[in-house]
Amino acid sequence: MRESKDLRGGMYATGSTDGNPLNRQPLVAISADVVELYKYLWQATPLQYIEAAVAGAGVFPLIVPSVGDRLDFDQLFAAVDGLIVTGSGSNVHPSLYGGDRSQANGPYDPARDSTTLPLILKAIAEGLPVLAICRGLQELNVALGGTLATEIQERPGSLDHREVQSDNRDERYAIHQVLSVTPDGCLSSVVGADNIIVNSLHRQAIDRLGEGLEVEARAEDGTIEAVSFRSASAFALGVQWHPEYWISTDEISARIFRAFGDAVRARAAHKGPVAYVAE
Ligand SMILES: N[C@@H](CCC(=O)NCCCC(=O)O)C(=O)O
Repeated sequence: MRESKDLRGGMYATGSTDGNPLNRQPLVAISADVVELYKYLWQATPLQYIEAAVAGAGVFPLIVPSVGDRLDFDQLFAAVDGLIVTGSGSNVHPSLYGGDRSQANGPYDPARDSTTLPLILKAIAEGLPVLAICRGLQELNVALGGTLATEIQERPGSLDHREVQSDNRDERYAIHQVLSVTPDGCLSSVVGADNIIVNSLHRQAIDRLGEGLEVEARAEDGTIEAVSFRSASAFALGVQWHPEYWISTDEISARIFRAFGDAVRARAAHKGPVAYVAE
């Protein structure tokens, strides 16, 4: 394992190659948002997910632009061995699950929805390891026919799952929420604990569970905080919190990304060695 320094200053033991060309960092597709920066639109993925993929999972993230069915997904899936669907400040469009389309439930990113939902379904169908985070878990659920509840903090008896209002990102991503982990499930086998403590930055959550999904963790108010597609032929885990943020200091976060990376490497190895052309 090589030591490497990320762009945020953390030191990591990378899961990357041992120099053997047949053990290169497997390629993993990662979602992108359409966002405005410097007064024009970008396809962008937050740095924290890229860093966690490289240093925590030991994979090579390839940002997939949110351009919907103009992408040849077969071409992509011939090249990658996993999929990461990231969090985002935008919400899945309610029209995709029969929800309230008001602007109050925004902001929206329809270009991302039109890309991630088919991408998730194809990844599961093809047995690609999937790690879906926050909005990604919500997209996983909607892609499988589930629904979302909005402004969950307003529900009677609900905790407030939103982040604290602060300019300090470490404070926004503070680890404080206790979850109970479903015994003998995918998450339980990864984290090796009945209870975990995580961060929380969301105002929506799973309402009706999508087809084939199983609950892997719940918050103290019953909110679904993790799901898996257990019949998937590979690792297919969605988490409502953000393990990518504290990957260099939080063991639970590190275990999730390491398990995902191991599943990706297992698929890559099963596909056979990468064609290596000597210089
Ligand atoms: N918008 C959805 C999903 C929440 C989510 O992915 N949050 C990421 C926040 C990123 C940041 O602000 O740093 C919801 O609110 O449920």
